[in-house]
Amino acid sequence: MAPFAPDAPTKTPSPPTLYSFPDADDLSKSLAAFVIKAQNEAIERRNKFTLATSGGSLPKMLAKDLINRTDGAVRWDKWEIFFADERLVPLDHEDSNYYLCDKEFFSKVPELKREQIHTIDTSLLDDPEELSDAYEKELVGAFAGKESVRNPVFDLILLGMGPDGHCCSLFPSHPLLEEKDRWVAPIEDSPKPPSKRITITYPVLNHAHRIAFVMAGEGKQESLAKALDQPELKLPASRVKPAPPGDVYWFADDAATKQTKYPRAEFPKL
Ligand SMILES: O=C1O[C@H](COP(=O)(O)O)[C@@H](O)[C@H](O)[C@H]1O
Repeated sequence: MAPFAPDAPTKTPSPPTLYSFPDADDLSKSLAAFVIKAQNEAIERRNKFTLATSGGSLPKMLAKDLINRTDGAVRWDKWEIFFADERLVPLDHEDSNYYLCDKEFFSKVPELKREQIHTIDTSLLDDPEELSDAYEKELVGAFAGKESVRNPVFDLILLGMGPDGHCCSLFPSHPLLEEKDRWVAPIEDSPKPPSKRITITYPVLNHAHRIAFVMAGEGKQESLAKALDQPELKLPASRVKPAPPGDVYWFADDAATKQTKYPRAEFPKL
């Protein structure tokens, strides 16, 4: 597989795959197996694993099983971690996605070194444009090889979804939904506080190898049903359609999938 996907997707994206698990514990177990599979394939391809993660309810579900794997299946030294979105606050602020991920996940994995985790440059908090450009350069640094980089191809991007259908910090009806060039963009009018954030954009999302939405609980029922059953609403989450061979998966518990009529797939034995 070529390291970088072409600019304009030529094939139709595959429909999303929905996995529904009896509870959040089962979900976390399967998610860990899925992440390890993505990791192994990435290491095979390029000897590293590039992951972008979100904040919100996701880090806890992601960490639950992964951090307890003692069988050597998780090759922590190969991980390179970015944020799908970040709030423009200091890294020790409780609104920071890094802070949350560190509390729930990174701090519990001593093998993970700080330099493997790409955080925002907090010296630029007063200048969202510049901070966003600096974060984009972090991505360029990680993805640029000998070839020119048209779009970064993450091995895996993990996303949550808010009740309004937002993912990353891409909110319904926001002009950033139309961003075609920047990989990372600032947003200063986020409807969900804090208002100032940065987010990766669709050019990045839609070139990833794999995207997994992760969510649990009744609170996600309505938005999940809208995102999967009514793509015509074009919610930010429904617009995530990576170019082939990229794929989108939804990991949810039965409480979250109660309303959707979208067909469930059986989670494979990994
Ligand atoms: O503001 C944000 O919200 C979304 C969804 O959060 P959740 O708590 O409903 O899971 C999250 O994915 C994103 O990273 C965060 O900045």
